[in-house]
Amino acid sequence: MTTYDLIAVGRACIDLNAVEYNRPMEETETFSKYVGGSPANIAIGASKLGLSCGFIGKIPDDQHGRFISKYMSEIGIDTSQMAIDKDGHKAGLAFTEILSPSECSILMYRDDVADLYLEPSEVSEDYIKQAKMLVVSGTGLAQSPSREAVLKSVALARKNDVKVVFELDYRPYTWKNAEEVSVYYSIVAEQSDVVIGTRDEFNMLENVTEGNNDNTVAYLFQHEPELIVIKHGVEGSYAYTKEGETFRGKAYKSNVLKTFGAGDSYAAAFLYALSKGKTIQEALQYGSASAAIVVSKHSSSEAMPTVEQIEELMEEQSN
Ligand SMILES: Nc1ncnc2c1ncn2[C@@H]1O[C@H](COP(=O)(O)OP(=O)(O)O)[C@@H](O)[C@H]1O
Ligand SMILES: O=C(O)C[C@@H](O)[C@H](O)C(=O)COP(=O)(O)O
Repeated sequence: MTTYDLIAVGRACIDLNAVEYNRPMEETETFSKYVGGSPANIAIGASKLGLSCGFIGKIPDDQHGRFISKYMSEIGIDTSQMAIDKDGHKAGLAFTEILSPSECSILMYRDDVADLYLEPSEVSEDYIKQAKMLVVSGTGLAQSPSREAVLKSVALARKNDVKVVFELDYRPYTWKNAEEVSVYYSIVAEQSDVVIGTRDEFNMLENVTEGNNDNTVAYLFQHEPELIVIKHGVEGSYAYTKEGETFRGKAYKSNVLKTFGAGDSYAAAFLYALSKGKTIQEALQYGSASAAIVVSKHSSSEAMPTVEQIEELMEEQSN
């Protein structure tokens, strides 16, 4: 029996977004707090679109942990499998700097963060088998024991016919070196049904400096993946199927405030559209429209749009 359209595994953290725009972080005095972390953002986005979502992760036993858990459960996400860290590990923090609409950066505090202490024993087969799809974020592979917990969740999903979606979500902060990224990314990508990432993230997966989409899909289609999505920022995105089809998703025009949040909102709406039986072309449009909305707003999680907002934008810019 499936209870969840989507279960995400990985980090649920805190974003502290600069309230003062167009200013370097050195001079920023005020930050707004939101729930963050790519897989949490994806679950929040998908839940706002009406999918039933669960989350597997680990949060601290403190004010930040309780804020994350309360926010996610109020959005409608099942948080029963978010383990509470009992060893004093803290929430990951991401401070953002909005220098201009196209020049944004993120300063991450990720030493000894609770999410990377998720244990394999905290991943339940009974829970995973209730999902239609498991969304795995690459950052969860950066360190043990989270690495083994993620590998276990992928194995359990495959055993129980749950589709595995791998969001590459590469963040340099907690990785030792590029070789290690490529080793673990390849293991999971080769076993996933759907792989989503930016061109740069696929370069990390393949351990190349300048890869190209043809080589990427030729490699991954030798393995499990049926669908590969490669994002190229404002230039749009491509989806490739194992049957040899290629689809292009154009970015929508947006009154851009900041660049971050695009990838997570894109993934949430793309997966929503696929799970509602829309075509791959439509799913690309849902993802792109959702991202165009989020880049025009201040946060990544709180700004996730509704289906109506996405469809309204698609309609407005249909020509
Ligand atoms: N400035 C922008 N304006 C409108 N849409 C954007 C913009 N930047 C990104 N997007 C949309 O978000 C998608 C994902 O963005 P991208 O930057 O490739 O991913 P990530 O945020 O993961 O680095 C793009 O394919 C595009 O549709
Ligand atoms: O993923 C994180 O830990 C930080 C995010 O919460 C932050 O909002 C962000 O960087 C989202 O960016 P995206 O990957 O472009 O969606």
